[in-house]
Amino acid sequence: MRRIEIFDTTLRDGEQSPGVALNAEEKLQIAHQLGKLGVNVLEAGFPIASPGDFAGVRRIAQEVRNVSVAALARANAKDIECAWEAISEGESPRIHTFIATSPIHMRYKLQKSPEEVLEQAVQAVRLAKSKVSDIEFSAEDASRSDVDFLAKVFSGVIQAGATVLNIPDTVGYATPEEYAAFLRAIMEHTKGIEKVKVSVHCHNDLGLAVANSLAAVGAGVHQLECTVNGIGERAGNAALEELVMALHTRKDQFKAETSIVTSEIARTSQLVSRLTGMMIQHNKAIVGKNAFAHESGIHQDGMLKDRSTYEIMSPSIIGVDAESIVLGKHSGRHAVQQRLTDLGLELDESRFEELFSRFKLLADRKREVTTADLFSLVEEQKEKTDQITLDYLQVSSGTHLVPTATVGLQYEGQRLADAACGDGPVDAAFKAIDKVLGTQGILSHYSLQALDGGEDAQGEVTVTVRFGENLVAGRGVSTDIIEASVRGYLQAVNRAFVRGWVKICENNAS
Ligand SMILES: CC(=O)SCCNC(=O)CCNC(=O)[C@H](O)C(C)(C)COP(=O)(O)OP(=O)(O)OC[C@H]1O[C@@H](n2cnc3c(N)ncnc32)[C@H](O)[C@@H]1OP(=O)(O)O
Ligand SMILES: CC(C)C(=O)C(=O)O
Ligand SMILES: [Mg+2]
Repeated sequence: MRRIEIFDTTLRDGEQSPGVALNAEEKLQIAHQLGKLGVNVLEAGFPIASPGDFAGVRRIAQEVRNVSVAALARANAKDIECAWEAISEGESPRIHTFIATSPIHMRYKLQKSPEEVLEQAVQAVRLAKSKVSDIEFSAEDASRSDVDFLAKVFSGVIQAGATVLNIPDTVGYATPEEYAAFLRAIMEHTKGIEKVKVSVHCHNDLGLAVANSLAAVGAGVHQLECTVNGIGERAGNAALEELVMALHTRKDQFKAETSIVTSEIARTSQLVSRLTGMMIQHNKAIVGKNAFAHESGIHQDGMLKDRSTYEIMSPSIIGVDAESIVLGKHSGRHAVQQRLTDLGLELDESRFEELFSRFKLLADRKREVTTADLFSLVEEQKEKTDQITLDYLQVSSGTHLVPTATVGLQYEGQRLADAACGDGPVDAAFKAIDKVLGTQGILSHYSLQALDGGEDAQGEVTVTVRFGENLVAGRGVSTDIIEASVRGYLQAVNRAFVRGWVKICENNAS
């Protein structure tokens, strides 16, 4: 097995994501976590960019141990002096200097001839080498550079003291086979290449950053540059977690390993997302919310029989022990039954069938049926002894409308209905129930809360209603909070009815 080094640039290229600006404290927090994750090199920032970045890089170099801390510098004396000042107290500092080598960049951006660029690269590496031994040189836009010219630049900087040569696909233009061939050609033509480490740094403009980096492993490179969650300039960089897990899961193909502590991946990903404010898309490989979630009945059935049917890695390997089976409208009986058993809720066949049909109705109304929802479905079943049940509910309310509700109930096989106005739609619905049944409940307590998190959470209403001298409580749950309120009120009425505290007058039978 070959050992591939992981050079993390979350705090430098990752921070170049539009809209992201980390302060020194936040950078330090991420750097400590990257240390725990086991990255080999941590690029802490670009010290010349701002006093804040300088301070962040300096604190990281001072405080984060057991990892090499790198700082970026353009190929000029001012940047290199500044980078060195920031990392000089590090345990194992690396100056990372760069200059573009493609015809487009040299001509339009740098406005320099290839000879001038070659000279500037060599001078920069020489100056950096006078400060510290570990020097990385990057040829920006390498993948659009001329092979012979690039090999000449690399041969020159190796002679000047570079220890790592980085061959970036700066604009994410390369394709895997072409990139691997390009890297092989560079390695073949660069004098002294056997003395240094070769690195790649791939951008994701065509969604190929990870594929190109893995192709580079095949071509024999030693170091992969990447960022947590794939953040970075434009479409971002190769995602650390995807590279590491691809190498780990397909060792048979790549025959290479990293020093990454995979069980720290999820924690690192969440920290980076929280501090940068860059949300992780749900279907993002490895760290997305859905990466280990199985929603379809056939998949869930397969998973329950043997996880290897649909899972190529265990979520625990990246430090996640989330429930991997998501119950929703595509779930089947096996998965629902299994979750109930896991929750200690054993139902006989007929109760299960009845619950399963209500589960499907609920799943049609919300994306995910959670554990709290399942408990609530089971509880509702216990209340099936209710004599008065909700048939339908219709409410109209708004800023310029008098809130009105029409409620239809079932009682002893009869359908009863009436309408009422109220202070609000809930009040109107409660009054309509009283009108239908001839009861006179006085609401003494009402509370509404989400059953669990998420924008599609069900509303849970608890009420306490006074009927004469007696107080009785009720609870209702629904994705519609007015319906939840009505169900809560009706439960209270049913309880009062069973105890003989109210009498029903069936004036409104239809
Ligand atoms: C591919 C990459 O990700 S490279 C890293 C990109 N990251 C950043 O740029 C983030 C931080 N950058 C900054 O804060 C600023 O751009 C600074 C502080 C670096 C420079 O700011 P300024 O001095 O105002 O220059 P500005 O950014 O406008 O222009 C860049 C200058 O650097 C030159 N330059 C660009 N790359 C290099 C290089 N590798 N080596 C030497 N000079 C370079 C450009 O030709 C231009 O020079 P000019 O002013 O003579 O035309
Ligand atoms: C500075 C270099 C390595 C870079 O970020 C790039 O080329 O994309
Ligand atoms: Mg980059």
